[in-house]
Amino acid sequence: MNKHIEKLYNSAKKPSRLVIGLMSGTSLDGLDVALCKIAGQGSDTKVELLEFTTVDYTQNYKSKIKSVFAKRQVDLQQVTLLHPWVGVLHGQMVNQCLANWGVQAAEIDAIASHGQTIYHCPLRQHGLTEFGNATLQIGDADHLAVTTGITTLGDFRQKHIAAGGEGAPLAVYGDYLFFTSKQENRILLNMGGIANLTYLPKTADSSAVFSSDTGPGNTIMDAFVQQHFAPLQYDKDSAIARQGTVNSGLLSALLEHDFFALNFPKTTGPEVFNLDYLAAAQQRSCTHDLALEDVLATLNVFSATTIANALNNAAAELGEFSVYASGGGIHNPLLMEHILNLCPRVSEVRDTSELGIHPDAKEAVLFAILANECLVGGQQAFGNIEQGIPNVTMGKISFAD
Ligand SMILES: Nc1ncnc2c1ncn2[C@@H]1O[C@H](COP(=O)(O)OP(=O)(O)OP(=O)(O)O)[C@@H](O)[C@H]1O
Ligand SMILES: CC(=O)N[C@H]1[C@@H]2OC[C@@H](O2)[C@@H](O)[C@@H]1O[C@H](C)C(=O)O
Repeated sequence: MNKHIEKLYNSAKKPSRLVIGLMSGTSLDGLDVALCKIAGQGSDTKVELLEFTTVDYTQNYKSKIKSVFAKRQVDLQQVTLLHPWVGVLHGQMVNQCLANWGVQAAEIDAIASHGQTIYHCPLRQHGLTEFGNATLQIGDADHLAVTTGITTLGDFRQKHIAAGGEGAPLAVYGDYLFFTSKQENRILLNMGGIANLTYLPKTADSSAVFSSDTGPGNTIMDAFVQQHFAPLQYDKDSAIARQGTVNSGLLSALLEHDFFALNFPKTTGPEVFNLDYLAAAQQRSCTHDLALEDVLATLNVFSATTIANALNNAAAELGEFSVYASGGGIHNPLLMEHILNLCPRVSEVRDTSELGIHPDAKEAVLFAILANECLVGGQQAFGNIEQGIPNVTMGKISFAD
């Protein structure tokens, strides 16, 4: 037997495993690194978050990724160069984290790497019927494995698409396994660059679970701040948006996209919701001369409205539920205020720390859970293809040598 297969086999038989989850989202702020101790599998999964950190990206890293990020036209050589380069850099970041934590690479059973999405295009978005749903993540897992000496699972989204999904949201799998409660119906809301939600009924009936992107979270706000308020990267504590006034004409134009009228499940990205989208909405609403603060105030309420509409739509079909939020959007107080004001049925938005997972770590932990399922799980079926949730094992395995 190949020594790597034997090691994985032994890992899978252990009562618990150490798995490092890596998430690099659409905000391009940094690499989220979550060291998880995971016991069991399926609905018996128990996760202990031993360490968590976000390794900030350098300006050099951000500008190189931005040169190919969410763009129709790119330099293909640059994409080819970045694929291994990102894998090596993410590996070096893991090595640095392990050194800081005093943990040896040999103690880690596996790394679960999301990679960096550079383009996401479901069929509904590209409209080319000869092709299907598609998404592309770079940051090659072989390079990560060789750099760290740790078996790495990567490229999780392709199996989801191959089996009929849109490649996202994948959070639903980990949400279902880890956050389902017998006491209450739950909505897990993640507000990163793009926002998404997962509904978890207390019956744990997988046919009633659904998950969907809702539209922009921070992505357009971040892009606008980076363009007009550099070197700021985002509107810290909503300081700029609070100085502005919401423009109802621009808000209506922003809300016009067909994406918002579609039923769940649906996915999107900064390929759609970006500064060009804002410019087109300003053009249509004759608001190109609006003060920058007013634009940001409007973008803030735009994200909040689309998130609130999704929550309200979900709520219309459901009884009582509690909302647990995660992602950088929870740190944007104005966004949170707007969401609460726009959702009469939601009196409180808690964060996932109340369920034992730090809200900034949640997505990285979810990928660690997906890797655990690939190694140990698959014993209980979970999925509902009608809801865009194929019942599949995700993650490709890269050995270190
Ligand atoms: N103090 C703060 N005030 C306002 N916004 C904040 C604050 N802290 C974080 N954010 C927002 O959160 C963003 C980062 O969110 P997060 O790390 O969840 O994104 P991501 O993981 O890239 O997203 P995705 O879920 O789309 O992959 C920042 O770019 C910023 O917009
Ligand atoms: C293609 C892609 O990278 N999508 C991300 C993005 O960021 C949030 C939202 O859009 C979500 O659909 C997804 O990430 C999370 C982790 C998911 O798949 O659940």
